[in-house]
Amino acid sequence: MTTHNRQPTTDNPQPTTDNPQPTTDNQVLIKVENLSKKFCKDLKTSLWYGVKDLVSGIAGNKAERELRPKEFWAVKDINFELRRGECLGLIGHNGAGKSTLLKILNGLINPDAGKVTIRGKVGALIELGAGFNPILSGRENIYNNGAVLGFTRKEIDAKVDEIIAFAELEEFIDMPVKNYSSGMRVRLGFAVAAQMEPDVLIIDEVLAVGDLGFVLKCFKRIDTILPNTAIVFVSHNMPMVSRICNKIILMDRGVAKFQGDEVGKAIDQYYTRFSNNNSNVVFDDGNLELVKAKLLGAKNLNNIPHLHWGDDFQLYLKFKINNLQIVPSFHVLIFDKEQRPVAIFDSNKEQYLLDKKDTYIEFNVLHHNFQLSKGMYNVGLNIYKSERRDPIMRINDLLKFQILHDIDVSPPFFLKSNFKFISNV
Ligand SMILES: Nc1ncnc2c1ncn2[C@@H]1O[C@H](COP(=O)(O)OP(=O)(O)OP(=O)(O)O)[C@@H](O)[C@H]1O
Repeated sequence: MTTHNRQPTTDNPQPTTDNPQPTTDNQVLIKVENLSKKFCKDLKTSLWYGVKDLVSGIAGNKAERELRPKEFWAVKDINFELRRGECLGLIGHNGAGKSTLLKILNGLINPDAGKVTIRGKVGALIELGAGFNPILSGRENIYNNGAVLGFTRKEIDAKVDEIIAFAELEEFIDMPVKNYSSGMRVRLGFAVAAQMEPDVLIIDEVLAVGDLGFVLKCFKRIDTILPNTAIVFVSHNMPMVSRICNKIILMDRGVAKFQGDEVGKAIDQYYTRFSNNNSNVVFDDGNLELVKAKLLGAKNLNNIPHLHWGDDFQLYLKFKINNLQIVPSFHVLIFDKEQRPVAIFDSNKEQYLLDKKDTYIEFNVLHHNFQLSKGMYNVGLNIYKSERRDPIMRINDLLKFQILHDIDVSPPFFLKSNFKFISNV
């Protein structure tokens, strides 16, 4: 955990001062201009470039903006500004450059080009255990980190009990941090970073290590401090991102592929990257054969059926019967982009006898005025001999479909409802 008021520039990417300045309310607290950082894929070559740069007096290859063999941009031309009350979500696939960008913001690594200006006190929770001295106790580490954040001993004294209580580490606070579990370290790290009320808070994926109770507590705390803080939040947890972020950057191989305040749109693009079109038969006892599955009334775009919000959902299913005497029990499930089930359609409980001559059965699953919010969904199918017993077939990703709507929202349902003004008493 570090704090600094740094202004690394293209010419001299170094922190300029360690004294946090008082900030005004509407001031930009984080300003990032054309920030770039490159790495080398091969350690030997990287060391060789380092020696060459040192000899020529050009630390970090500043004169050469081009990549040398085996180098790549981990972060390329990133620009943004953040004020108090704004929370920027940094999302993207593994290796997209999110943590590298955070580490530059926190002064852990220097950029190769560009400028970062941060005003005020910076609290950061970046790498698990980073900033802690493992041989010191939790309490001693609170004082160390508080001092690094720019607080006086008196100010830390006033906060220390709150921090320990928030981290729920009363029993273990005098134990060396090296004996803490990973969850305990995150608790302590977040408690120090957030309870000291920093102007800027930088949080990496580490929160994922905490148990659900603590994560919920952290988000409650973030809600409390957000009006007075600028937050940068890296996560792969899109529901969390959509809950707390009001600005977003979708990173892809170091560059900002999407940037702005349309958080839902960025999340949609993020999910699109991971969608595949392969249906997956998990179980099949051979009694039935799926012949056709089709969304009726849907328009096909890029091989994906599209429905508009509020359309009827009509799924047509046709099976060939190999060996069944009664119509089985069908369960159609709809999953959202996070693979959370959002709806289930169960077939009727009545059991119809099958005429031996029947070689095919067809079904229509119909739901009027389907109000799923915009985005991609997939359909799964479970078939049992009777009410959820004796499985016959289970298919994941039977088909995908996309709901179209003008408004991006993250909850799965966007319901049409009447807000009626009652009175102003
Ligand atoms: N010290 C380093 N030396 C060389 N390459 C590095 C170094 N640190 C990071 N990289 C590379 O930079 C790229 C971006 O890594 P980074 O950790 O920023 O990704 P990320 O978006 O945070 O990924 P994840 O979601 O997996 O945490 C990756 O290709 C990674 O291998």
